[in-house]
Amino acid sequence: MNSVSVIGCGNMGSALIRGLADTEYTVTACDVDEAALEAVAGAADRTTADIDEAAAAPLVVLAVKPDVITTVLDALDLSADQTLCSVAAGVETDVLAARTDATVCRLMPNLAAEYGEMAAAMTPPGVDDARAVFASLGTVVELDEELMHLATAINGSGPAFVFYLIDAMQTAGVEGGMDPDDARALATQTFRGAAETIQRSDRRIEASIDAVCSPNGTTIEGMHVLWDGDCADQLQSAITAAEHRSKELAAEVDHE
Ligand SMILES: NC(=O)C1=CN([C@@H]2O[C@H](COP(=O)(O)OP(=O)(O)OC[C@H]3O[C@@H](n4cnc5c(N)ncnc54)[C@H](OP(=O)(O)O)[C@@H]3O)[C@@H](O)[C@H]2O)C=CC1
Ligand SMILES: O=C(O)[C@@H]1CCC=N1
Repeated sequence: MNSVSVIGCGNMGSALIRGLADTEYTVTACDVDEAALEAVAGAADRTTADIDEAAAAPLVVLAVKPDVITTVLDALDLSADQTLCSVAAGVETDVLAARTDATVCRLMPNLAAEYGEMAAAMTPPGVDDARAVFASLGTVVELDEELMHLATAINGSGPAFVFYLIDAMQTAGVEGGMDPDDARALATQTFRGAAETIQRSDRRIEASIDAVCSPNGTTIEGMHVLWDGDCADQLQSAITAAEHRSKELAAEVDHE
């Protein structure tokens, strides 16, 4: 599987295309919007508005909105030796499988695919050729399909939640008198470094928090505010709301 088509070159499709540009895979970008195609022309090997051209690749990725996915699928003529992968929130594999002869799978990626730092969930487990392609863009975790709504919230929507937290930390710096660029650099690198620290460590996260909290120091004062407040509850509520919306989207898609 050395060639991939991406149908839909908006926010998510273009991130996948730009990420794949740094890999060994040949990429065809397909969209109905000329401007979207122009925006990815430098990253894709080929751009086209013709869905039949996009249908020629062994792996066809559908990165259109959930409400048009069945229309696009009905226009796609794929064979049993091809793989179709949808990244659409809430669109279940039975909807895909009912409309194509190809092997079907779902990926819930995120925008960091553009930089090879994607966190993605994939279902069903075992679609190894497609998984190998996506693994070139970051971390891929295989899940049972019922967990894809939750993954959509955690790693699909998650970047927006993290951007919000970074903004809050940056704003604290600016309001305290820092230059905005300095505050942005400190806040963003702190998130990046904290994530790297947890990824490289096998100790519990509580132990990592303890390691920052010097006795009688500064961090413990801030941690008391977080532990006494509802920050974690709010984040969990945001995840639950996004997960709920994914389930609603699933119910809205035509299962016929
Ligand atoms: N944005 C994100 O961070 C993530 C998105 N997703 C999923 O990715 C999918 C796309 O989302 P997103 O990129 O944000 O949406 P966008 O609206 O940014 O991109 C969708 C693109 O598909 C194009 N399109 C519409 N109809 C067709 C068609 N028939 N053939 C080819 N292209 C078509 C649209 O053109 P036009 O604008 O002219 O309609 C647009 O350029 C969604 O299903 C979403 O659930 C998954 C994970 C993360
Ligand atoms: O907001 C959305 O519906 C899409 C799916 C996950 C991230 N963006």
